[in-house]
Amino acid sequence: MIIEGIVEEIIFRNETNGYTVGRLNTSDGEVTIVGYAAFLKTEEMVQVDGDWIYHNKFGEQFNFTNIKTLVPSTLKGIENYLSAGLIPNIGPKTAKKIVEKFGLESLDVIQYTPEKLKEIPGIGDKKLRKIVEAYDEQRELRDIMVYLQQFEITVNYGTKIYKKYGKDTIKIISENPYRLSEDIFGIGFKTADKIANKMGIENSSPYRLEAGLKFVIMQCAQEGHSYVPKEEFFNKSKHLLGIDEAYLEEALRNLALKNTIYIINDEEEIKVYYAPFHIAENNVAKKIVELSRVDFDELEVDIDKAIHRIEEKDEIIFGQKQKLAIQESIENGMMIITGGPGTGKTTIINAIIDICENLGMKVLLTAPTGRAAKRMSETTGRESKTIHRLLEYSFMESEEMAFNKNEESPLEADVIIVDEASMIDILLMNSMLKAVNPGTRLILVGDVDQLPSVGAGNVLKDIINSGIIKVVMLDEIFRQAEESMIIVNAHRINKGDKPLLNGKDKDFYFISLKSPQEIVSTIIDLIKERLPNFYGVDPIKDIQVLSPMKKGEVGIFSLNRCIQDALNPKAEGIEEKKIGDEIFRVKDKVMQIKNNYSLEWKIICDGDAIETGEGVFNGDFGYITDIDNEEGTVKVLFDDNKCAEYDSKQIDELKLAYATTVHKAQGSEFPVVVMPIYSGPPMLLTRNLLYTAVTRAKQLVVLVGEVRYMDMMIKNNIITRRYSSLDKKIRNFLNVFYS
Ligand SMILES: Nc1ncnc2c1ncn2[C@@H]1O[C@H](COP(=O)(O)OP(=O)(O)OP(=O)(O)O)[C@@H](O)[C@H]1O
Repeated sequence: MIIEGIVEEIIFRNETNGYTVGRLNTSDGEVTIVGYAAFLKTEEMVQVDGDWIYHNKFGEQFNFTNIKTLVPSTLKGIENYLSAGLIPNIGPKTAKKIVEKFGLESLDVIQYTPEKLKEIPGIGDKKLRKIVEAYDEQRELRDIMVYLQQFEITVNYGTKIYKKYGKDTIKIISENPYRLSEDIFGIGFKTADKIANKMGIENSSPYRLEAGLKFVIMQCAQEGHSYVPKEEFFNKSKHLLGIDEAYLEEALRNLALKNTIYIINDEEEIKVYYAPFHIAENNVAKKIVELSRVDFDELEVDIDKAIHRIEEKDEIIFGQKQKLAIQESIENGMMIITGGPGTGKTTIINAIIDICENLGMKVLLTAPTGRAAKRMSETTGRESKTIHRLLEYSFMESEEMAFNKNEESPLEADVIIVDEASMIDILLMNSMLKAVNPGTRLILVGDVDQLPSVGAGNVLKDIINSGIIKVVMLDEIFRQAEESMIIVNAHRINKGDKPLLNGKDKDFYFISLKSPQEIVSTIIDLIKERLPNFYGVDPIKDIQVLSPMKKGEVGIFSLNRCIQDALNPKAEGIEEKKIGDEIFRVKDKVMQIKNNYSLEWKIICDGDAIETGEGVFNGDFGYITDIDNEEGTVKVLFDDNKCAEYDSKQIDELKLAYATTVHKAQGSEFPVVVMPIYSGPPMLLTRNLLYTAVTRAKQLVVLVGEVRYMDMMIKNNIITRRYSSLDKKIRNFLNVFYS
C-alpha cells in the first residue's frame, strides 16, 4: 500500500541505523510512520510503501519498507531539503538565501539554470560547479539510499558504497552483496551476510563461502598472523559459516586456484595464507638472504680509529657492544641493533652516520611513523622520512597506493638506517626491501621487546630468530639512573621485576585506587589541574592518556568522552559536529585511524602555504582548528604542522585522541604518560604492553589504579603467538641458494 504526505515531525531516530518514527500529514489526516529513513526531514514530501501494523503501546502505525522523496513543494520544505547538509557548500544560510531569491523555483534553478545561482552573494564559479555536481550525485544517491535502507545500511556506509560503485551500486550489490565486505572499509562479512540473507542467497552459495573464508583469513591477519594452520582455519570458518567441511574444502580449492589463498604443505602442518602475505614473506626472506651475503671491498678506514675519533669528539667511551654494533653495521649488508631505552641506540646511529658520511657514503634515515621519523630528524640533525615517503608513495585513481621506489627504481644510498623497526609489518617490509639494492647497507634499529607491529608478521623478531643476520643486543643503560626512573623501571618491567614507585622528586608514580570511577576522576584531575600546575605541562598537547583497552570504564572510548567534557566542554560559540557516537569540537585532540594517501595537506606560514602534499597516516595526532557546519568540513592541524581539511565523507577517519590505546601509541613519545591500571582481558594486560606504554614517556609516568593488576601484567609474559614463518623461510632460502 502506498501513501503520500508531508513530514510534520520526526519523533524518534536511531542515528546508527536510521530507524525513524515520524508523523506524516496526509490528505486523510495525520499518521505515524515507522521504518528506515535516515534522511527523512520535516517538511519533506514523501511517498511511503508498506503496511499498517498495530503497536501495543503506540497503536496504529504505517510500517514502510520503501520511501521516496517527492520534490518538496513548500518554501519551508525546499529550504529544509537544501539545508540538510547533503550538498556540500549549501548549508542552512545558503539554503535560506537561495529560497529567498528563487522561491518555489529554487530546485528547478539548481537543476536546469544553475548559472542563476551566481546571483547569490558568495556563490562563484568554483562553488557553483561543486553544487551542480553534488546535486546530481545527491539525487542518484537518494535512490540508492532508499534501496540500501531496506538492508539497514547506515547513511555513512551508504555514502561510502555509492562513492565506490557509483550508479552501478544496486546492480553490484544485488548480484553479490559479499563484495561489500571486501570493498568497503568498515563493512564486514557479517553485515554483507545479513544483506545476502535478506536477499535469499543460499547458505552454501560459493559467493558466501569464498567471502567467508577470505574474511576469516583477513581477520587472522588483523590479529597479526601471516598464515593460519588449516585445522584452525576450518574451525573458525565452520563457526562463522555454519556449514559442513566438505563445502569449505571446495571453496578453499577455488580460492587457491584463483591465487587468492595459498595452501602450503609444510612438514608439520598445512598452512593457509592470504596471498599478499605469502608473497611478501617469500620476497622478504629471499631479499634478506641476498642482502646478508654481500661482500664489501675493504674500507679505506680503520673503524676502530674512527670510533675513537668520535669518542674524543663527543667525550664518551663506547661500551663493547656499542662498538661492535657500529663496526658490524659498516661491514655487513644487513644488521640489526636492538635495545631498550637509554642503551645508546641514538648515539650509535649518530656514530654510524658520522663514519659513513666521512667516507663519502650517502646515508638515508627513515622510520615507520611520522612521529618516529620526526624524532629521528631531531636526534640526528638530518632529514628523516617515514618509510612511505622514502619510498615515494603515490596514490592512484582506484584508491590503491603504490610506491615509486621499487626493484626497478631502487633507493640510491650506500646506507639506510631504519629506526623503530619493531613496528614494521611484513607488507611494509616487503615494499621497503624491494627498493633496497644489494650493496646498500640496511641497518634496522629498534626494541624487539616492544609490542609487535600492528600489521601482520613478527618481522624484527623473526629476522633475529633466523640466526643469519648480524644482531647486536644492547643491554647496558647509559642514561643515569638518578636522572630517570622511567628508564630504570622500563628495564625492570622488561626483566619481570616490579618497578620502583613514588621516589621523591622522581618521574614514575603510582596512585593507588580501586574503583574505575575513582580512577577516571583522578586521571581527569591529574590532566586538568595537578600535572599542569605542578609541572607546567599543557593538558592537551603534552599529556597522553594510554589505556590497554578500548571498551569499559577505563577504556579509551569512555575516557575520551570524560576528558573531552573536562578539557573542552560544550560551550556557546564553539562549533561542534556529531559523527557516529562521537562529538567533535574545535580544539579537540584527534587521531587519524587509517592511512589516507590522497588527503591533501598544506603547511601554512604567515598565512601562505609553504608546502603542500597528500597523505595523512594511521596514528597521526592533530587538533581540530575549525568546524564549518555550513560546508560540512573539519580542519585539523597535525603535529608536523600539516593542515588538512576533511569533508563529511572522510571525517569518520578521525577519532578523539585524548586517550589512545598503547598499540596506537607505538613509535610515538610524549612528555607525560598517564595510564589506568585496572582489570581487563589477560591477552591485553601483558608485560610488553606495560613496557611499551612506559617507554612512550619522556618526562613523567603516572599509573593510576591497583598495583595488583600492574603486577599481573608484569607476570603475564605470554606473548600471544603470531603465526609467521619468515624465520624458517629465511633459513630455507639460505640453504637453497648457498648450500
Ligand atoms: N657509551 C656511552 N657513554 C656515556 N653515555 C652514553 C653512552 N652511550 C649513550 N650514552 C648516553 O645515554 C643516553 C641514552 O642514549 P641514547 O639516547 O642514544 O639511547 P637510546 O637507546 O636511543 O634511548 P631511547 O630509546 O630512550 O631514545 C644519552 O644521554 C647518551 O648521551
